[in-house]
Formats: sequence, structure tokens, C-alpha cells
Amino acid sequence: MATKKKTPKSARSSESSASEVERPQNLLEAAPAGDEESRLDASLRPTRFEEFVGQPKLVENLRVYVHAARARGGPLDHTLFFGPPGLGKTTLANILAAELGVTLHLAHGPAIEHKGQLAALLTKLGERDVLFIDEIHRLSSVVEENLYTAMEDFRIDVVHGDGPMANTLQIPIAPFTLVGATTRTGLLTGPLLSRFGIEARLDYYDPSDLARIVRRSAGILDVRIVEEACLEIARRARGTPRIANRLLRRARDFAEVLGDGKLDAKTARAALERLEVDELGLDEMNRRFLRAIIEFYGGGPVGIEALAATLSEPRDTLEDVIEPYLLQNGFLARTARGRMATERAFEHLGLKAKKKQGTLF
Ligand SMILES: Nc1ncnc2c1ncn2[C@@H]1O[C@H](COP(=O)(O)OP(=O)(O)OP(=O)(O)O)[C@@H](O)[C@H]1O
Repeated sequence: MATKKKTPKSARSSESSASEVERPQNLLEAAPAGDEESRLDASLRPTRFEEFVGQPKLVENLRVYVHAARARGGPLDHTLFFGPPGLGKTTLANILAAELGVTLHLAHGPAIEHKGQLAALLTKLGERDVLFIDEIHRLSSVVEENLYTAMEDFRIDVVHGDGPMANTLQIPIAPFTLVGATTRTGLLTGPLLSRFGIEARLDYYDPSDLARIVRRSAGILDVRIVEEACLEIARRARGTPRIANRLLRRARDFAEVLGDGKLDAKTARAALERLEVDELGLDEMNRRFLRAIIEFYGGGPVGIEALAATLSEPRDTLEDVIEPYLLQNGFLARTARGRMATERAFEHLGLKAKKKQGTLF
């Protein structure tokens, strides 16, 4: 599908920090499965509001804000998207730039290591451009503090010299929109959070919206798929478009290798079984997580650090990727004393709760 994104102005620069904005695919969409997966992921990305499925209230509001900004001829207010990975934060940043008719510049929070790199990004922005910073909660405090004047007054302050001889040079930058993305707003500092005029939470998608996404993606990938297969994939995608698209691509592989390429319900189910995605959408990692709580810690409560050590997984991955869906769907409870597997988790895994003092549920 054609990308409506304009050539980033930054593509003309040779500075190292600019490469962050020139190669968004590498920085922002690096799926563990490799470059081909990332490329496919990007090809499925909606580029305009009308292609974006679901999240109707959020999209309706964004349409109004974009319309108002265009009518005023000014930049859109700084916007923060938050929610679990794969729900469409990057996609919406792309769409905002396209709908505003401006250039999108992409950067990755932890990759902006010092204020010089931030200044290089900011001075390249054109009037009303969108600067998207993914994982904005991972900016260093120095970089974050330098962002404040840029967001508020559209200027960068450069301090020359030391002590009493120091003076500040103020460099104006073009009025722009910062679009930040984070998995949790709780990870942002108060001063940064307060500088966003628009905050939007992305929620998990329901199966009917995910089925629409699967159908749309199948059309782009030229996959013959029946409605029941779309629904089967949608039901097991844990409310997440990126997972739905990934399951579709894997199911397509099975359909092509084991059948005539047509994805019917039987082939979709067989593929999902081979991928070890169960009827409720939990994959091996989700089940390992729950099993660790149950088998090593008697169902909990257990602290996240202990779990991370038991599973040899980074704490951030557990908190940002694994836990949100399990919490929202009643497999996991978070208490002051730690994580606990719920009755639903025990039942789903076919495990029995051990008797402890007091009752578990
Ligand atoms: N509402 C949607 N309609 C159609 N496709 C979508 C939608 N939301 C996301 N997608 C698809 O899911 C993929 C992942 O979306 P995206 O990269 O925007 O998620 P994200 O929230 O930015 O994830 P991360 O936090 O990991 O960066 C995209 O390639 C896109 O094809």
C-alpha cells in the first residue's frame, strides 16, 4: 500500500542523530522476527483515519482536534498516546501527520542520548510538523528537561560558559506537535505529563474490530480467507492488532504449505494450535508466566522482581507486554503484596489451588 508520508526533511542530513528519524522501521518496528516481519507490519499500517479500525471515540476526538488545528493554521496540541504495545500508537502518529498534511519525524526515546541530539531533531522540524517519540518515558532527565521549553515556547536554550560568565542563547524552533507514546502514563514525570494538551488511551480491541483488521490485512496481503477464519484469529489475538496481523501471516504460511493457500476455519485453527495459541489467546509465554506464579509461588502473592528472575525475563517485558492483558482479562490480580493468579488462571491451566492458611480466592 502506498505511504502518504512525505519524505522526511531529516533525510537530507548526515548527522548521526538524524538517522533515528530517517529509519523509523529499524528503530520503531523492530519485531523480534526480523526485518521482513517489520516490513510487512509497516505495509499493513493504516495511513488515514478512515482506514483505522476501532477506538471510535478516540478517533472522533482526534478528527475534531486535527480539523480545528488546520482551521487555525497552527500546530496540533502536543499529544500523548498510552496503552499496551501493538494497539496503534505509532499508527495514529502517522495518521495525525498525514491528516495535518505535515511531515512526520520519528524518534525512539532511549536513542536520544543527550541534549545535542534532541536539538538536532528539533531544529530540523518544519512549521507544524509532528515529532513522534516512542517510549517517551525512557528519555533521560536532561533530555526531558530540555524538551520542556521546546514544547512550551518553541525554543531551545543553549548555555554558553560556566559560572557567572555563563549566558543562555535562545534558539527559536518551528511550532510543532510532539506526539509521545508510552505503555503507561505512570512512567512519565508530572512536568512532562502536564505539557501534553491531548492525552489518549488506547484500549484492547474487541474481536469484531480485530476481525475487520484481519480482513483488511488479508486483502492487502492478497490472502484468500473466509469470515470464520478471520473471527478465529481475532478471538485469539489478545485484543491486539499487531498480534492479529502476525497470526494471520503465520496462518497464511500454513495454508500455503499444507493446503491450497485458502485460509478456512479448519486451517486457521490448526495453525493456531501449531503456534500454541490457546482458545483464549494465551501463548506459551503467558502460560509460563501464570504457571510460574502457581507452581513456584503457590498462586502468589509474589513480587515482580522474583517473577522476572524465575522466568529470566526483563521486568519491563513482564509489566508492559505480558501483564496488562492477563490483568484486564481476570487471569491475574495485583495486590499490595504482589501478583496473584486468579481462579480463572487455575481453571484455564487445569491446575488446582494448594490449601494455604486463609483462602486463596
Ligand atoms: N486500529 C487499527 N486498525 C488497523 N490496523 C491497526 C490498528 N492499530 C494497529 N494496527 C496494526 O497493528 C500494527 C501495530 O500497530 P502500532 O505499531 O501502531 O502499535 P503501537 O501501539 O505503536 O505499538 P508499540 O507500543 O509496540 O510501538 C500496525 O502495523 C498496524 O498494521
